Amino acid sequence: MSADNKIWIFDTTLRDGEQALRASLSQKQKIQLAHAIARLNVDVMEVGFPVSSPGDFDSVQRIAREVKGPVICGLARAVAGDIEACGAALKDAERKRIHTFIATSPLHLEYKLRKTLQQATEQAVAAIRQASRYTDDIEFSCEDAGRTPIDDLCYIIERAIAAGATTINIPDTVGYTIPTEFAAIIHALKNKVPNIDKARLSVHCHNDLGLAVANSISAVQAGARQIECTVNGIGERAGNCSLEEVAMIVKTRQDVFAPLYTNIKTTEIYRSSHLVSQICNMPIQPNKAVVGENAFAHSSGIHQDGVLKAQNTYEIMAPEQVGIRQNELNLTSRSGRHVIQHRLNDLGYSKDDYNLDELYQSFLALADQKGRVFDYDLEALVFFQNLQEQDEFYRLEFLSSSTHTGHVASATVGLRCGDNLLTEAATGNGPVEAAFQAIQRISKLPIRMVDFNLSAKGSGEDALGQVDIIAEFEGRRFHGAGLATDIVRASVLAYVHVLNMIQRAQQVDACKQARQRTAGAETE
Ligand SMILES: CC(=O)SCCNC(=O)CCNC(=O)[C@H](O)C(C)(C)COP(=O)(O)OP(=O)(O)OC[C@H]1O[C@@H](n2cnc3c(N)ncnc32)[C@H](O)[C@@H]1OP(=O)(O)O
Ligand SMILES: CC(C)C(=O)C(=O)O
Repeated sequence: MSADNKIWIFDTTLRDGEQALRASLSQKQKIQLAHAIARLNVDVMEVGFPVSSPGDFDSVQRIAREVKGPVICGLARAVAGDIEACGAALKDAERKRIHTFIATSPLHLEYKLRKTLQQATEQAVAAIRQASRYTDDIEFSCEDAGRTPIDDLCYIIERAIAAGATTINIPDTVGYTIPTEFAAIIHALKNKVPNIDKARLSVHCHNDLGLAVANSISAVQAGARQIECTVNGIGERAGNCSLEEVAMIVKTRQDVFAPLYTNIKTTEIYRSSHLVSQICNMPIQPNKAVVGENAFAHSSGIHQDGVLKAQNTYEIMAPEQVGIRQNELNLTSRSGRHVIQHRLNDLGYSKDDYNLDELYQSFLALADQKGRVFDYDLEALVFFQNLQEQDEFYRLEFLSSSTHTGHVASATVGLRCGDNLLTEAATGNGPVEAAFQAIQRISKLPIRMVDFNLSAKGSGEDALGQVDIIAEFEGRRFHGAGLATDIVRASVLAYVHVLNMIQRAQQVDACKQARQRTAGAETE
Protein backbone atom coordinates (compact mmCIF):
# COMPACT_ATOMS: atom_id res chain seq x y z
CA MET A 1 0.00 0.00 0.00
CA SER A 2 1.35 3.41 -0.86
CA ALA A 3 2.34 5.78 1.96
CA ASP A 4 0.36 8.57 0.27
CA ASN A 5 -2.78 6.54 0.72
CA LYS A 6 -2.36 5.98 4.42
CA ILE A 7 -4.51 8.08 6.73
CA TRP A 8 -2.41 8.62 9.83
CA ILE A 9 -4.37 8.17 13.03
CA PHE A 10 -3.17 10.57 15.71
CA ASP A 11 -4.74 9.65 19.03
CA THR A 12 -5.06 12.44 21.58
CA THR A 13 -7.13 10.63 24.22
CA LEU A 14 -4.46 11.25 26.84
CA ARG A 15 -4.14 14.97 26.03
CA ASP A 16 -7.30 16.52 24.55
CA GLY A 17 -9.37 13.58 25.86
CA GLU A 18 -8.09 14.15 29.35
CA GLN A 19 -9.14 17.82 29.14
CA ALA A 20 -12.72 16.53 29.39
CA LEU A 21 -12.28 15.11 32.81
CA ARG A 22 -13.13 16.79 36.08
CA ALA A 23 -10.10 15.21 37.67
CA SER A 24 -7.06 14.37 35.62
CA LEU A 25 -5.92 10.78 35.27
CA SER A 26 -3.34 9.32 37.62
CA GLN A 27 -0.01 8.30 36.15
CA LYS A 28 -0.88 4.62 36.56
CA GLN A 29 -4.18 5.10 34.68
CA LYS A 30 -2.45 7.05 31.90
CA ILE A 31 0.08 4.29 31.40
CA GLN A 32 -2.59 1.60 31.37
CA LEU A 33 -4.54 3.57 28.75
CA ALA A 34 -1.38 4.30 26.73
CA HIS A 35 -0.74 0.56 26.36
CA ALA A 36 -4.36 -0.04 25.30
CA ILE A 37 -4.19 2.77 22.73
CA ALA A 38 -0.88 1.45 21.39
CA ARG A 39 -2.58 -1.94 20.87
CA LEU A 40 -5.01 -0.17 18.54
CA ASN A 41 -1.96 0.42 16.35
CA VAL A 42 -2.40 4.18 16.14
CA ASP A 43 0.38 6.00 14.29
CA VAL A 44 0.91 8.80 16.79
CA MET A 45 -0.14 9.17 20.43
CA GLU A 46 -0.30 12.60 22.01
CA VAL A 47 0.11 11.76 25.66
CA GLY A 48 0.20 15.05 27.52
CA PHE A 49 1.26 18.68 27.87
CA PRO A 50 4.56 18.30 29.77
CA VAL A 51 4.92 21.91 30.95
CA SER A 52 1.48 21.91 32.53
CA SER A 53 2.38 20.07 35.75
CA PRO A 54 5.16 17.90 37.21
CA GLY A 55 2.71 14.97 37.21
CA ASP A 56 1.98 15.33 33.50
CA PHE A 57 5.69 15.70 32.75
CA ASP A 58 6.39 12.42 34.59
CA SER A 59 3.53 10.59 32.82
CA VAL A 60 4.77 11.71 29.39
CA GLN A 61 8.30 10.69 30.35
CA ARG A 62 7.22 7.23 31.53
CA ILE A 63 5.06 6.59 28.47
CA ALA A 64 7.93 7.74 26.24
CA ARG A 65 10.16 5.17 27.94
CA GLU A 66 7.69 2.29 28.12
CA VAL A 67 5.29 2.37 25.21
CA LYS A 68 6.69 1.10 21.95
CA GLY A 69 5.18 1.26 18.49
CA PRO A 70 3.48 4.60 17.87
CA VAL A 71 5.28 7.94 17.68
CA ILE A 72 4.95 9.52 21.14
CA CYS A 73 3.97 13.18 21.04
CA GLY A 74 3.77 16.00 23.58
CA LEU A 75 1.99 19.33 23.24
CA ALA A 76 3.66 22.71 23.77
CA ARG A 77 2.58 26.33 23.33
CA ALA A 78 4.86 28.39 21.10
CA VAL A 79 6.77 29.26 24.25
CA ALA A 80 10.42 28.38 24.97
CA GLY A 81 9.73 26.79 28.37
CA ASP A 82 6.98 24.58 26.92
CA ILE A 83 9.21 23.32 24.10
CA GLU A 84 12.05 22.63 26.50
CA ALA A 85 9.78 20.65 28.85
CA CYS A 86 8.36 18.70 25.92
CA GLY A 87 11.81 17.89 24.51
CA ALA A 88 13.01 16.73 27.94
CA ALA A 89 9.93 14.59 28.67
CA LEU A 90 10.14 12.85 25.29
CA LYS A 91 13.91 12.30 25.41
CA ASP A 92 13.80 8.50 25.74
CA ALA A 93 11.03 7.81 23.21
CA GLU A 94 11.97 5.49 20.35
CA ARG A 95 10.13 7.86 17.99
CA LYS A 96 9.03 11.30 19.20
CA ARG A 97 7.10 14.31 17.99
CA ILE A 98 6.80 17.81 19.41
CA HIS A 99 3.46 19.42 18.66
CA THR A 100 3.45 23.20 19.01
CA PHE A 101 0.59 25.56 18.32
CA ILE A 102 -0.56 29.16 18.31
CA ALA A 103 -3.96 30.67 17.64
CA THR A 104 -4.48 32.38 14.27
CA SER A 105 -8.08 33.60 14.20
CA PRO A 106 -8.62 37.37 14.51
CA LEU A 107 -10.69 36.77 17.65
CA HIS A 108 -8.02 34.75 19.45
CA LEU A 109 -5.20 37.00 18.24
CA GLU A 110 -6.87 40.20 19.40
CA TYR A 111 -8.43 39.15 22.70
CA LYS A 112 -6.50 36.13 23.92
CA LEU A 113 -2.95 36.53 22.67
CA ARG A 114 -3.07 40.32 22.11
CA LYS A 115 -0.77 39.89 19.12
CA THR A 116 -0.80 40.54 15.40
CA LEU A 117 -0.66 37.65 12.93
CA GLN A 118 2.94 38.63 12.13
CA GLN A 119 3.94 38.47 15.80
CA ALA A 120 2.23 35.11 16.26
CA THR A 121 3.98 33.83 13.13
CA GLU A 122 7.39 34.91 14.43
CA GLN A 123 6.66 33.20 17.74
CA ALA A 124 5.59 29.99 15.97
CA VAL A 125 8.67 30.01 13.75
CA ALA A 126 10.95 30.46 16.79
CA ALA A 127 9.18 27.59 18.60
CA ILE A 128 9.49 25.26 15.59
CA ARG A 129 13.20 26.08 15.25
CA GLN A 130 13.69 25.38 18.95
CA ALA A 131 11.77 22.08 18.70
CA SER A 132 14.05 20.96 15.86
CA ARG A 133 16.87 20.68 18.39
CA TYR A 134 15.02 17.73 19.93
CA THR A 135 13.47 16.00 16.92
CA ASP A 136 12.87 16.42 13.22
CA ASP A 137 9.24 15.30 13.63
CA ILE A 138 7.50 18.58 14.38
CA GLU A 139 3.80 19.30 14.16
CA PHE A 140 2.43 22.83 14.03
CA SER A 141 -1.23 23.74 14.63
CA CYS A 142 -3.06 26.95 13.84
CA GLU A 143 -5.48 27.01 16.74
CA ASP A 144 -9.00 28.11 15.73
CA ALA A 145 -8.12 27.59 12.06
CA GLY A 146 -11.82 27.04 11.35
CA ARG A 147 -12.43 30.74 12.03
CA THR A 148 -9.21 32.05 10.42
CA PRO A 149 -9.26 33.79 7.00
CA ILE A 150 -7.67 31.50 4.42
CA ASP A 151 -4.95 33.99 3.44
CA ASP A 152 -3.86 34.31 7.09
CA LEU A 153 -3.65 30.52 7.34
CA CYS A 154 -1.58 30.33 4.16
CA TYR A 155 0.74 33.06 5.46
CA ILE A 156 1.63 31.34 8.73
CA ILE A 157 1.64 27.79 7.35
CA GLU A 158 4.12 28.63 4.58
CA ARG A 159 6.52 30.04 7.20
CA ALA A 160 5.96 27.16 9.63
CA ILE A 161 6.91 24.63 6.95
CA ALA A 162 9.95 26.69 5.98
CA ALA A 163 11.01 26.66 9.65
CA GLY A 164 10.85 22.84 9.80
CA ALA A 165 7.27 21.76 10.58
CA THR A 166 6.65 18.34 9.02
CA THR A 167 2.95 18.08 9.91
CA ILE A 168 0.55 20.99 9.57
CA ASN A 169 -2.58 20.56 11.63
CA ILE A 170 -5.81 22.43 10.94
CA PRO A 171 -7.94 22.45 14.07
CA ASP A 172 -11.60 23.33 14.08
CA THR A 173 -11.03 24.22 17.72
CA VAL A 174 -14.61 25.18 18.54
CA GLY A 175 -16.41 22.78 16.19
CA TYR A 176 -17.79 25.70 14.15
CA THR A 177 -17.35 24.61 10.55
CA ILE A 178 -19.53 22.38 8.42
CA PRO A 179 -18.11 19.63 6.18
CA THR A 180 -18.21 21.54 2.86
CA GLU A 181 -16.49 24.57 4.42
CA PHE A 182 -13.87 22.48 6.15
CA ALA A 183 -13.06 20.53 2.98
CA ALA A 184 -12.77 23.87 1.13
CA ILE A 185 -10.11 25.02 3.63
CA ILE A 186 -8.04 21.88 2.95
CA HIS A 187 -8.42 22.32 -0.85
CA ALA A 188 -7.40 25.97 -0.61
CA LEU A 189 -4.30 25.20 1.46
CA LYS A 190 -3.22 22.54 -1.01
CA ASN A 191 -3.63 24.98 -3.88
CA LYS A 192 -2.29 28.15 -2.30
CA VAL A 193 0.61 27.25 0.03
CA PRO A 194 3.64 26.81 -2.27
CA ASN A 195 5.59 24.37 -0.05
CA ILE A 196 2.53 22.44 1.28
CA ASP A 197 3.74 19.10 -0.15
CA LYS A 198 6.69 19.15 2.25
CA ALA A 199 4.32 18.54 5.17
CA ARG A 200 1.54 16.10 6.00
CA LEU A 201 -1.83 17.85 6.33
CA SER A 202 -3.70 16.96 9.47
CA VAL A 203 -7.09 17.86 10.96
CA HIS A 204 -8.29 18.14 14.54
CA CYS A 205 -12.05 18.58 14.79
CA HIS A 206 -14.19 19.30 17.81
CA ASN A 207 -17.76 18.16 18.18
CA ASP A 208 -19.65 21.24 19.40
CA LEU A 209 -22.20 20.85 16.58
CA GLY A 210 -21.84 17.08 16.33
CA LEU A 211 -19.78 17.38 13.13
CA ALA A 212 -16.29 16.33 14.25
CA VAL A 213 -16.33 13.00 12.42
CA ALA A 214 -18.07 14.38 9.32
CA ASN A 215 -15.59 17.27 9.08
CA SER A 216 -12.59 14.96 9.50
CA ILE A 217 -13.83 12.61 6.82
CA SER A 218 -14.52 15.49 4.41
CA ALA A 219 -11.02 16.80 5.05
CA VAL A 220 -9.52 13.43 4.15
CA GLN A 221 -11.51 13.41 0.92
CA ALA A 222 -10.08 16.86 0.23
CA GLY A 223 -6.49 15.70 0.74
CA ALA A 224 -5.70 15.65 4.49
CA ARG A 225 -3.72 12.57 5.53
CA GLN A 226 -3.84 12.66 9.33
CA ILE A 227 -6.89 12.64 11.58
CA GLU A 228 -6.58 13.64 15.21
CA CYS A 229 -9.11 11.81 17.32
CA THR A 230 -9.85 10.21 20.68
CA VAL A 231 -11.29 6.93 21.86
CA ASN A 232 -15.07 7.38 22.37
CA GLY A 233 -14.66 10.95 21.05
CA ILE A 234 -13.93 12.29 24.53
CA GLY A 235 -12.32 15.72 24.78
CA GLU A 236 -12.74 19.35 25.72
CA ARG A 237 -16.45 20.39 25.88
CA ALA A 238 -18.50 18.22 23.48
CA GLY A 239 -15.37 16.25 22.63
CA ASN A 240 -13.28 15.38 19.62
CA CYS A 241 -13.59 13.26 16.52
CA SER A 242 -14.13 9.66 17.57
CA LEU A 243 -11.35 7.26 16.63
CA GLU A 244 -13.56 4.20 16.34
CA GLU A 245 -16.00 5.97 14.03
CA VAL A 246 -13.40 7.22 11.55
CA ALA A 247 -11.59 3.87 11.54
CA MET A 248 -14.82 2.01 10.80
CA ILE A 249 -16.00 4.55 8.20
CA VAL A 250 -12.82 4.10 6.20
CA LYS A 251 -12.90 0.31 6.59
CA THR A 252 -16.62 -0.16 5.93
CA ARG A 253 -16.78 2.24 2.97
CA GLN A 254 -13.75 1.04 1.04
CA ASP A 255 -15.95 1.40 -2.04
CA VAL A 256 -15.61 5.17 -1.47
CA PHE A 257 -12.22 5.48 0.26
CA ALA A 258 -9.96 2.90 -1.43
CA PRO A 259 -7.04 3.16 -1.92
CA LEU A 260 -7.05 5.16 1.33
CA TYR A 261 -6.72 3.12 4.51
CA THR A 262 -5.84 3.37 8.20
CA ASN A 263 -3.63 0.98 10.11
CA ILE A 264 -6.03 0.67 13.06
CA LYS A 265 -6.43 -2.82 14.47
CA THR A 266 -10.18 -2.57 14.64
CA THR A 267 -10.64 -5.75 16.69
CA GLU A 268 -9.12 -3.81 19.63
CA ILE A 269 -11.79 -1.09 19.42
CA TYR A 270 -14.35 -2.48 21.84
CA ARG A 271 -11.81 -3.35 24.52
CA SER A 272 -10.08 0.04 24.42
CA SER A 273 -13.39 1.90 24.31
CA HIS A 274 -14.63 0.19 27.45
CA LEU A 275 -11.35 0.70 29.25
CA VAL A 276 -11.41 4.43 28.46
CA SER A 277 -15.03 4.66 29.57
CA GLN A 278 -14.30 2.87 32.84
CA ILE A 279 -11.07 4.64 33.75
CA CYS A 280 -12.36 8.07 32.77
CA ASN A 281 -15.70 7.40 34.43
CA MET A 282 -17.50 8.52 31.26
CA PRO A 283 -20.32 6.09 30.37
CA ILE A 284 -20.83 5.42 26.66
CA GLN A 285 -24.27 6.43 25.43
CA PRO A 286 -26.12 3.22 24.44
CA ASN A 287 -26.78 4.43 20.90
CA LYS A 288 -23.17 5.54 20.29
CA ALA A 289 -22.00 4.41 16.85
CA VAL A 290 -19.68 1.39 16.76
CA VAL A 291 -19.22 0.89 20.52
CA GLY A 292 -22.57 1.69 22.19
CA GLU A 293 -24.43 -1.10 23.94
CA ASN A 294 -27.11 -1.00 21.23
CA ALA A 295 -24.77 -0.69 18.24
CA PHE A 296 -25.19 -4.39 17.38
CA ALA A 297 -28.44 -5.09 19.23
CA HIS A 298 -31.64 -5.69 17.29
CA SER A 299 -34.93 -5.38 19.13
CA SER A 300 -37.65 -5.37 16.52
CA GLY A 301 -39.13 -8.39 14.80
CA ILE A 302 -38.65 -7.33 11.19
CA HIS A 303 -34.97 -6.55 11.79
CA GLN A 304 -34.40 -9.72 13.82
CA ASP A 305 -35.98 -11.85 11.12
CA GLY A 306 -33.81 -10.11 8.50
CA VAL A 307 -30.59 -10.56 10.50
CA LEU A 308 -31.37 -14.23 11.08
CA LYS A 309 -31.81 -14.74 7.35
CA ALA A 310 -28.79 -12.63 6.30
CA GLN A 311 -26.78 -10.64 8.84
CA ASN A 312 -25.97 -7.81 6.46
CA THR A 313 -29.65 -6.93 5.98
CA TYR A 314 -29.33 -4.77 9.09
CA GLU A 315 -25.60 -4.83 9.93
CA ILE A 316 -23.20 -2.84 7.77
CA MET A 317 -20.22 -4.11 9.73
CA ALA A 318 -19.73 -7.35 11.62
CA PRO A 319 -19.49 -7.07 15.42
CA GLU A 320 -16.33 -9.22 15.38
CA GLN A 321 -14.60 -6.54 13.30
CA VAL A 322 -14.68 -4.20 16.29
CA GLY A 323 -13.98 -6.89 18.87
CA ILE A 324 -17.56 -7.67 19.93
CA ARG A 325 -18.22 -11.41 20.12
CA GLN A 326 -21.65 -11.38 18.52
CA ASN A 327 -24.71 -9.30 17.89
CA GLU A 328 -27.67 -9.32 20.27
CA LEU A 329 -31.26 -10.14 19.44
CA ASN A 330 -33.24 -8.72 22.34
CA LEU A 331 -36.67 -10.16 22.99
CA THR A 332 -39.19 -7.37 23.40
CA SER A 333 -42.84 -6.79 22.55
CA ARG A 334 -41.60 -5.62 19.12
CA SER A 335 -40.09 -9.07 18.43
CA GLY A 336 -41.75 -11.55 16.11
CA ARG A 337 -42.16 -15.32 15.91
CA HIS A 338 -38.96 -15.99 13.92
CA VAL A 339 -36.62 -14.77 16.62
CA ILE A 340 -38.52 -16.59 19.36
CA GLN A 341 -38.30 -19.84 17.47
CA HIS A 342 -34.62 -19.25 16.81
CA ARG A 343 -33.93 -18.53 20.48
CA LEU A 344 -35.81 -21.62 21.66
CA ASN A 345 -33.95 -23.70 19.11
CA ASP A 346 -30.66 -22.40 20.58
CA LEU A 347 -31.94 -23.32 24.03
CA GLY A 348 -32.53 -26.91 22.91
CA TYR A 349 -36.29 -26.94 22.27
CA SER A 350 -37.80 -28.45 19.15
CA LYS A 351 -40.95 -27.19 17.42
CA ASP A 352 -42.89 -30.07 18.99
CA ASP A 353 -42.21 -28.75 22.49
CA TYR A 354 -44.54 -25.76 22.12
CA ASN A 355 -47.28 -24.22 20.04
CA LEU A 356 -45.65 -21.17 18.49
CA ASP A 357 -48.80 -19.08 18.04
CA GLU A 358 -49.99 -19.67 21.60
CA LEU A 359 -46.56 -19.13 23.03
CA TYR A 360 -46.24 -15.90 21.05
CA GLN A 361 -49.42 -14.48 22.58
CA SER A 362 -48.23 -15.19 26.13
CA PHE A 363 -44.80 -13.86 25.18
CA LEU A 364 -46.37 -10.55 24.04
CA ALA A 365 -48.34 -10.25 27.28
CA LEU A 366 -45.19 -10.75 29.31
CA ALA A 367 -43.09 -8.46 27.12
CA ASP A 368 -45.67 -5.67 27.38
CA GLN A 369 -45.46 -6.04 31.13
CA LYS A 370 -41.74 -6.22 31.70
CA GLY A 371 -40.06 -4.75 28.60
CA ARG A 372 -37.27 -7.19 27.94
CA VAL A 373 -37.83 -10.93 28.05
CA PHE A 374 -34.86 -13.08 28.99
CA ASP A 375 -34.06 -16.70 28.14
CA TYR A 376 -35.28 -17.96 31.49
CA ASP A 377 -38.60 -16.12 30.96
CA LEU A 378 -38.96 -17.74 27.58
CA GLU A 379 -38.28 -21.19 28.94
CA ALA A 380 -40.79 -20.59 31.71
CA LEU A 381 -43.37 -19.64 29.07
CA VAL A 382 -42.81 -22.96 27.32
CA PHE A 383 -43.76 -24.76 30.51
CA PHE A 384 -46.27 -22.46 32.15
CA GLN A 385 -47.72 -20.59 29.12
CA ASN A 386 -49.64 -17.80 30.85
CA LEU A 387 -46.82 -16.53 32.92
CA GLN A 388 -47.79 -13.47 34.91
CA GLU A 389 -45.31 -11.22 36.61
CA GLN A 390 -47.61 -11.11 39.62
CA ASP A 391 -47.20 -14.87 40.09
CA GLU A 392 -44.53 -14.03 42.56
CA PHE A 393 -43.25 -16.57 45.00
CA TYR A 394 -41.54 -13.92 47.08
CA ARG A 395 -43.32 -10.64 47.84
CA LEU A 396 -41.96 -7.75 49.88
CA GLU A 397 -44.18 -7.33 52.93
CA PHE A 398 -42.22 -4.76 54.88
CA LEU A 399 -38.89 -3.02 55.03
CA SER A 400 -37.34 -0.75 57.61
CA SER A 401 -33.81 0.56 57.52
CA SER A 402 -31.79 3.02 59.52
CA THR A 403 -28.48 4.67 59.07
CA HIS A 404 -26.53 7.09 61.26
CA THR A 405 -23.40 8.87 60.14
CA GLY A 406 -20.34 7.08 61.49
CA HIS A 407 -22.29 3.92 62.47
CA VAL A 408 -23.16 0.72 60.65
CA ALA A 409 -26.57 0.69 58.98
CA SER A 410 -29.24 -1.84 59.83
CA ALA A 411 -32.31 -3.18 58.03
CA THR A 412 -35.24 -5.48 58.77
CA VAL A 413 -36.97 -7.17 55.84
CA GLY A 414 -40.18 -9.21 55.80
CA LEU A 415 -40.88 -11.37 52.74
CA ARG A 416 -44.09 -13.24 52.10
CA CYS A 417 -43.15 -16.67 50.67
CA GLY A 418 -46.30 -18.55 49.82
CA ASP A 419 -48.25 -18.66 53.07
CA ASN A 420 -45.29 -17.83 55.29
CA LEU A 421 -44.00 -14.49 56.40
CA LEU A 422 -40.22 -14.66 56.88
CA THR A 423 -38.41 -11.87 58.66
CA GLU A 424 -34.70 -11.19 59.12
CA ALA A 425 -32.56 -8.27 60.27
CA ALA A 426 -28.96 -7.53 59.38
CA THR A 427 -26.33 -4.80 59.44
CA GLY A 428 -24.11 -3.50 56.65
CA ASN A 429 -21.95 -0.61 55.51
CA GLY A 430 -25.06 1.09 54.18
CA PRO A 431 -28.81 0.47 54.29
CA VAL A 432 -28.86 -1.30 50.91
CA GLU A 433 -26.13 -3.73 51.94
CA ALA A 434 -27.90 -4.33 55.28
CA ALA A 435 -31.21 -5.05 53.51
CA PHE A 436 -29.50 -7.37 51.01
CA GLN A 437 -27.87 -9.28 53.88
CA ALA A 438 -31.29 -9.70 55.51
CA ILE A 439 -32.78 -11.03 52.25
CA GLN A 440 -29.82 -13.38 51.81
CA ARG A 441 -30.58 -14.80 55.27
CA ILE A 442 -34.20 -15.37 54.30
CA SER A 443 -33.50 -17.00 50.92
CA LYS A 444 -30.39 -18.89 52.08
CA LEU A 445 -29.29 -18.92 48.42
CA PRO A 446 -25.62 -18.25 47.53
CA ILE A 447 -26.36 -15.34 45.20
CA ARG A 448 -23.47 -13.23 43.92
CA MET A 449 -24.12 -9.61 42.97
CA VAL A 450 -22.49 -8.92 39.57
CA ASP A 451 -23.78 -5.44 38.77
CA PHE A 452 -25.81 -2.80 40.58
CA ASN A 453 -27.06 0.22 38.68
CA LEU A 454 -29.08 3.09 40.08
CA SER A 455 -30.72 5.66 37.80
CA ALA A 456 -33.25 8.43 38.36
CA LYS A 457 -36.57 8.38 36.54
CA GLY A 458 -37.99 11.87 36.28
CA SER A 459 -36.44 14.91 37.90
CA GLY A 460 -36.76 16.91 41.04
CA GLU A 461 -37.52 15.73 44.54
CA ASP A 462 -40.22 13.26 43.51
CA ALA A 463 -37.99 11.46 40.98
CA LEU A 464 -38.20 7.70 41.15
CA GLY A 465 -35.07 5.64 41.69
CA GLN A 466 -34.72 2.65 39.38
CA VAL A 467 -32.38 -0.11 40.49
CA ASP A 468 -31.24 -2.76 38.06
CA ILE A 469 -29.17 -5.62 39.35
CA ILE A 470 -27.52 -8.55 37.66
CA ALA A 471 -26.97 -11.45 40.03
CA GLU A 472 -25.37 -14.83 39.54
CA PHE A 473 -26.74 -18.08 40.93
CA GLU A 474 -25.38 -21.52 40.09
CA GLY A 475 -23.56 -20.17 37.02
CA ARG A 476 -26.62 -18.39 35.57
CA ARG A 477 -27.21 -14.65 35.50
CA PHE A 478 -30.52 -13.07 36.48
CA HIS A 479 -31.73 -9.53 36.01
CA GLY A 480 -33.92 -7.84 38.60
CA ALA A 481 -35.42 -4.35 38.48
CA GLY A 482 -37.07 -2.27 41.19
CA LEU A 483 -38.66 1.17 41.01
CA ALA A 484 -39.56 3.29 44.05
CA THR A 485 -39.20 6.81 45.41
CA ASP A 486 -36.91 5.41 48.09
CA ILE A 487 -33.74 3.88 46.66
CA VAL A 488 -33.39 1.32 49.47
CA ARG A 489 -36.88 0.04 48.66
CA ALA A 490 -36.08 0.07 44.90
CA SER A 491 -32.95 -2.00 45.63
CA VAL A 492 -34.87 -4.50 47.74
CA LEU A 493 -37.58 -4.83 45.07
CA ALA A 494 -34.88 -5.54 42.49
CA TYR A 495 -33.39 -8.23 44.72
CA VAL A 496 -36.81 -9.80 45.34
CA HIS A 497 -37.35 -9.76 41.57
CA VAL A 498 -34.11 -11.76 41.18
CA LEU A 499 -35.32 -14.26 43.80
CA ASN A 500 -38.54 -14.77 41.85
CA MET A 501 -36.61 -15.25 38.61
CA ILE A 502 -34.43 -17.89 40.29
CA GLN A 503 -37.51 -19.57 41.70
CA ARG A 504 -39.05 -19.66 38.24
CA ALA A 505 -35.83 -21.03 36.71
CA GLN A 506 -35.83 -23.79 39.32
CA GLN A 507 -39.40 -24.68 38.40
CA VAL A 508 -38.39 -24.81 34.73
CA ASP A 509 -35.46 -27.08 35.58
CA ALA A 510 -37.81 -29.40 37.47
CA CYS A 511 -40.16 -29.52 34.46
CA LYS A 512 -37.25 -30.24 32.12
CA GLN A 513 -36.04 -33.08 34.31
CA ALA A 514 -39.55 -34.55 34.49
CA ARG A 515 -39.80 -34.34 30.71
CA GLN A 516 -36.45 -36.06 30.30
CA ARG A 517 -37.48 -38.81 32.71
CA THR A 518 -40.72 -39.37 30.78
CA ALA A 519 -38.86 -39.44 27.47
CA GLY A 520 -36.34 -41.91 28.97
CA ALA A 521 -39.12 -44.18 30.25
CA GLU A 522 -40.84 -44.16 26.85
CA THR A 523 -37.71 -45.29 25.01
CA GLU A 524 -36.99 -48.12 27.48
C1 LIG B 1 -7.10 24.28 22.11
C2 LIG B 1 -6.42 23.50 23.14
O1 LIG B 1 -6.94 22.51 23.55
S1 LIG B 1 -4.93 24.07 23.69
C3 LIG B 1 -4.51 23.04 25.04
C4 LIG B 1 -5.31 23.36 26.23
N1 LIG B 1 -4.79 22.65 27.36
C5 LIG B 1 -4.45 23.27 28.48
O2 LIG B 1 -4.59 24.45 28.63
C6 LIG B 1 -3.96 22.38 29.59
C7 LIG B 1 -2.58 22.73 30.04
N2 LIG B 1 -2.46 24.14 30.43
C8 LIG B 1 -1.82 24.50 31.54
O3 LIG B 1 -1.36 23.69 32.33
C9 LIG B 1 -1.67 25.97 31.79
O4 LIG B 1 -2.69 26.68 31.14
C10 LIG B 1 -0.26 26.46 31.27
C11 LIG B 1 0.84 25.82 32.14
C12 LIG B 1 -0.02 26.04 29.81
C13 LIG B 1 -0.14 27.96 31.35
O5 LIG B 1 -0.52 28.37 32.62
P1 LIG B 1 -0.39 29.94 33.04
O6 LIG B 1 0.97 30.37 32.75
O7 LIG B 1 -0.85 30.03 34.43
O8 LIG B 1 -1.34 30.72 32.02
P2 LIG B 1 -2.89 30.62 31.72
O9 LIG B 1 -3.26 29.21 31.39
O10 LIG B 1 -3.70 31.26 32.78
O11 LIG B 1 -2.99 31.54 30.41
C14 LIG B 1 -2.45 31.10 29.19
C15 LIG B 1 -1.32 31.99 28.72
O12 LIG B 1 -0.70 31.35 27.59
C16 LIG B 1 -0.87 32.18 26.42
N3 LIG B 1 -1.03 31.29 25.31
C17 LIG B 1 -2.12 30.55 25.02
N4 LIG B 1 -1.86 29.78 23.96
C18 LIG B 1 -0.61 30.05 23.59
C19 LIG B 1 0.20 29.55 22.55
N5 LIG B 1 -0.25 28.59 21.73
N6 LIG B 1 1.45 30.00 22.43
C20 LIG B 1 1.90 30.96 23.29
N7 LIG B 1 1.18 31.47 24.28
C21 LIG B 1 -0.06 31.02 24.42
C22 LIG B 1 -2.07 33.03 26.74
O13 LIG B 1 -2.11 34.18 25.94
C23 LIG B 1 -1.83 33.33 28.21
O14 LIG B 1 -0.72 34.23 28.25
P3 LIG B 1 -0.70 35.56 29.16
O15 LIG B 1 -0.47 35.04 30.54
O16 LIG B 1 0.46 36.32 28.62
O17 LIG B 1 -1.99 36.25 28.98
C1 LIG C 1 -3.81 22.26 20.23
C2 LIG C 1 -4.88 22.15 19.23
C3 LIG C 1 -4.59 21.10 18.21
C4 LIG C 1 -6.20 21.85 19.84
O1 LIG C 1 -6.32 21.03 20.72
C5 LIG C 1 -7.38 22.53 19.31
O2 LIG C 1 -7.24 23.51 18.57
O3 LIG C 1 -8.49 22.11 19.66
